[in-house]
Amino acid sequence: MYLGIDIGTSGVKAVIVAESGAVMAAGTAPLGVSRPFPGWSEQDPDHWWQATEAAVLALPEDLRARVQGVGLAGQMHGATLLGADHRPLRPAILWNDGRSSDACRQLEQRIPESRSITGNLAMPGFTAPKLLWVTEHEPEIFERVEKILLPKDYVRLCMTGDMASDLSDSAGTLWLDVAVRDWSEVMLGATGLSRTHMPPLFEGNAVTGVLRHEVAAQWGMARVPVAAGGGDNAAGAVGIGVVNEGDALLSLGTSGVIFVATGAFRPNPERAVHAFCHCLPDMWHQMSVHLSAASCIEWGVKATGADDPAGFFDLAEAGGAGGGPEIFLPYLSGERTPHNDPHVRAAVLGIDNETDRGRIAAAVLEGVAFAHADGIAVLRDAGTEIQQLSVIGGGARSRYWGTIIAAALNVRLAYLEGGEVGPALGAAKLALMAVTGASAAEACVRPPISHIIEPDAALADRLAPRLARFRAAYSAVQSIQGEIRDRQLFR
Ligand SMILES: Nc1ncnc2c1ncn2[C@@H]1O[C@H](COP(=O)(O)OP(=O)(O)O)[C@@H](O)[C@H]1O
Ligand SMILES: O=C(CO)[C@@H](O)[C@H](O)COP(=O)(O)O
Repeated sequence: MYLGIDIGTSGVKAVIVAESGAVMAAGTAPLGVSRPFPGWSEQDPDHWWQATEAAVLALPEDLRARVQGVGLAGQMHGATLLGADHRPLRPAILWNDGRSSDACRQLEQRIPESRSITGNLAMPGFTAPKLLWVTEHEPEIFERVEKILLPKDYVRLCMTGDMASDLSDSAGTLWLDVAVRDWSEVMLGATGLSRTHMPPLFEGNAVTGVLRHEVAAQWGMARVPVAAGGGDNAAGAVGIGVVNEGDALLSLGTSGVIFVATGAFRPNPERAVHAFCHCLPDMWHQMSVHLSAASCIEWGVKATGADDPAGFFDLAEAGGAGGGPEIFLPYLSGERTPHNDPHVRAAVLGIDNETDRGRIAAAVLEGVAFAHADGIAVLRDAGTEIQQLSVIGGGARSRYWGTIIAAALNVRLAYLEGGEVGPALGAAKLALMAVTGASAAEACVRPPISHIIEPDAALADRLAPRLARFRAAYSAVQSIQGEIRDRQLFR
């Protein structure tokens, strides 16, 4: 048995997975996000650890006792700043935090070759620009920074006492030379840092340490090895067998992601396509990243008074996609692909006398689908073929949402067993590979397909003109929301 742990934004997921790849048990513990100023997004690293312990202890004791290895996955990009005592110096600044846009411009001015080294635009949410922000706004903190870790790697430190990271997650810092799969001294130097501030790097299927004695005793486990693991999207890809050139997935977590595995480093930064290492050796990936997917569901639950996400989906289905005049722009935290715009905010346009909760809910599902249609368009424009997406993340629980997304993107969606906890499943498979030496072909077998959604041509016809309005609405809204930049993003 192998334990996979995913430090998601909305909560920690822990799963126990058999050698066959079957999920035997799952435990979760929720996490909150703190937004002390508009545009900011932070979590207390110690809450990750407390939630990890709670999620693991929710798993059956007899299965925990049989665990032979642990793997980690987690939300990417979060800056966890540690002092000399290896304790956090401030709350972690998360992947959907928009405060560092000026720092992004400075970084690209300082290092004109930044895009070719990192394969990516400097975007707020990535780790390096956050450190430039800290240098300018919290110099007393910056002076005390000894190490910088990503979220899952802070949890690793608590679990094992070791500092280590994997290449898929580290690629999202903007400090990595992504083609070479090593830290870039140039990018580190541009933010006043050096290799000594970074943990050593491992491939995702390598062992980085073993469980600390006290942790093993508390969890009722032996002192088993811990694998490097991966950023949540790459680990999710391993979980559902997206490990060969051209395999693709759709992640519907707090963020939404279209992820395509590539056998070579294929950067395409101009329209905010992400190009990172995979968490398997000699593999990379491209992604379109949408900052608000299931977070729009959470907002929609609050805004409509639905009981919970399931109730919100029921409301949306009653409202009917493609029916009313409403258009929802899902930019609650700004957007990455294709706009790289941390300042735009969400909007509901086209409200009329007939607009009710159901029609708002339907527009929300449709708006998130349209954001992904923008993402798949830039991936396809750059020559990436995508006919099928395997779905992972909490949003994989709604088949109704899937019908809208399949039609808006003109793509087949495949739902696989264990997809809802894909990153944790992948983390467990990386642990299995690290412990047994199994190859990706042996360990990353695609789980059984539980459901397929083909694009519905009639719905696609109804959605096409609405997608055109959605795109026009972004341009209009973006042009009148400029003041947000000055008013909100900085203290
Ligand atoms: N029945 C459901 N149908 C669709 N989405 C759901 C359902 N239940 C929960 N969710 C959504 O799943 C999200 C959590 O997904 P998850 O992949 O765990 O996110 P993260 O990894 O960012 O924490 C919640 O924010 C919630 O909106
Ligand atoms: O920023 C990105 C990827 O670049 C996000 O995908 C984060 O990794 C958060 O993931 P979830 O919590 O939504 O799974």
